[in-house]
Amino acid sequence: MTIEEEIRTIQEEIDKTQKNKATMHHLGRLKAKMARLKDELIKKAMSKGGGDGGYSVKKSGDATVTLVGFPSVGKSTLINKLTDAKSEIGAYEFTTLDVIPGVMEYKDAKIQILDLPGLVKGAASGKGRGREVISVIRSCDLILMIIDVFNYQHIQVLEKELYDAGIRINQTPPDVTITKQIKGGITITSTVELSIDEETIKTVMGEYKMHNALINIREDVNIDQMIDVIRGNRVYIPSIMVINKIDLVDKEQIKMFPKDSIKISADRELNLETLRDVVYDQLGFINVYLKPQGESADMEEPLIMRRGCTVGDVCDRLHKDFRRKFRYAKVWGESAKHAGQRVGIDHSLEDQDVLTIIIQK
Ligand SMILES: Nc1nc2c(ncn2[C@@H]2O[C@H](COP(=O)(O)OP(=O)(O)OP(=O)(O)O)[C@@H](O)[C@H]2O)c(=O)[nH]1
Ligand SMILES: [K+]
Ligand SMILES: [Mg+2]
Repeated sequence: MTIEEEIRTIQEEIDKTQKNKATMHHLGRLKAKMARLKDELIKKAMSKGGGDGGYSVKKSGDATVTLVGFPSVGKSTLINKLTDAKSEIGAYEFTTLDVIPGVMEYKDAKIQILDLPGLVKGAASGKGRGREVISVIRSCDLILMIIDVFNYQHIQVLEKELYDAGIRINQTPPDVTITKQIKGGITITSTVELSIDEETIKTVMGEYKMHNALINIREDVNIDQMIDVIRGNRVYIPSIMVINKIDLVDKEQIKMFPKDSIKISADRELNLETLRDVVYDQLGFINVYLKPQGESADMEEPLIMRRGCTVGDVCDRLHKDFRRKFRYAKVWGESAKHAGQRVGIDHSLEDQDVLTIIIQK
């Protein structure tokens, strides 16, 4: 049996298994097997890709947004309207074959947008230049899923391809930690009541040959989330659904799309201001002011950072050696317990904080 056939067989078995307490254990094992096979498929696809490998995209700006969608949904038309890019537009599929970067300057932020080749079914296992495209998506801060107004059903295919490539959209990482041990078997502690049982968790761990570990669970997770934690190579990225080409349908039809999707026409420039706003808000920018030691803070030019960022993230932004040379920092503002509090590299910053970083000379 090929890997694809094995996956299909397991999928069939999962589909025909009723989901209840008695089958949970069995399902857990099937799903773990499945996740392992898919990983193998991805590995194979990547090795087949050979030497020249992925796209080289240089990150720039305060955040990076990717345009993800089927061929000809209007990704290139959109990037040309939102940024300074001049990406080729065509009425035929796969007009865009490379990653085309552009910068959208909005309010005080510089947002990098990447136009990508179209994604199709099978992308996660290497179809088209699927793997290369997906590796670019994996490292972005926000995904815009571009959907053609006449092909809403594509959303399911896109979501599945991203899922299979280990990308979790609009999910937070499960609040579970696994610490490998040398011996002692599997010990599970949980601060909440769990809907999956310990046996199932142990079976899934066994599929990955993990027989000794401490598992600390602080959230009621399902089997799929548990597998995600065990695999460890998942990325969690927010996503916004964008319905394009609304100039081709009437108002009543536009109402059929999900409330939280943004309905636009890239070509006719309808609703692009709303889209810019939503992208900006979703990226959650904050301002951090730097104050050199013994001087006053530069309140003119804040650093544009993202919500939840740490002192370490600011170090990385300033200089590649700053994290290594970091001694301590002082912080004033919302995140400080008192003015000028001395903090470490993992301290989380808030909007409008003032920061002094002390490094080794
Ligand atoms: N009516 C209408 N047509 C549009 C709109 N946006 C894009 N198009 C057309 O859709 C076709 C495809 O546009 P592209 O921007 O090349 O689409 P793409 O997603 O970049 O396509 P690939 O690079 O091939 O994946 C072109 O003929 C565009 O003129 C829109 O808002 N309304
Ligand atoms: K096209
Ligand atoms: Mg294109």
